[in-house]
Amino acid sequence: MKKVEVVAAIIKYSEEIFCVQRPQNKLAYISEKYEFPGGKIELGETKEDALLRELKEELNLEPKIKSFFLTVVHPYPDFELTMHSFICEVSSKEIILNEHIDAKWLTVDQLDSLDWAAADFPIVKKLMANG
Ligand SMILES: Nc1nc2c([nH]c(=O)n2[C@H]2C[C@H](O)[C@@H](COP(=O)(O)OP(=O)(O)OP(=O)(O)O)O2)c(=O)[nH]1
Repeated sequence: MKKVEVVAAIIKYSEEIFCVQRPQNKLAYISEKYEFPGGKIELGETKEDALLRELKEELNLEPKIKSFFLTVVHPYPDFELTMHSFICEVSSKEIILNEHIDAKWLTVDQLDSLDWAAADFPIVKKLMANG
């Protein structure tokens, strides 16, 4: 099966986490799902390089990467996704969306109110468990 490796940012401001909604996609299981911003690692990039590049492209954002959080391996019908997530911090809640169709700042206990991509469930679960 095809393998895709991505990085994703859990962006925090005080007690809130930034959640973004993907645009429509031919793959129904990721179409209009909520996710943590990020994207595919390109050849020769470190995970941190890829994350900073994607956040700049998608959100005009240059956050501070604070720590590694969790790696998830999830089998989607068309590919196997490996997603590395990192805790990041920003100094303002005003974020521009270049690609996503919606965004929400939520506290951890509100995270399960969104329609997440399936690969994100373990990350959401761990965030909610850690409080
Ligand atoms: N960034 C991100 N991608 C996720 C999450 N959950 C999840 O299933 N994915 C999947 C959706 C996509 O199949 C893949 C990320 O690909 P992408 O299309 O966002 O990456 P990219 O920006 O490099 O895109 P492209 O240049 O190939 O169009 O990972 C998540 O929380 N964050």
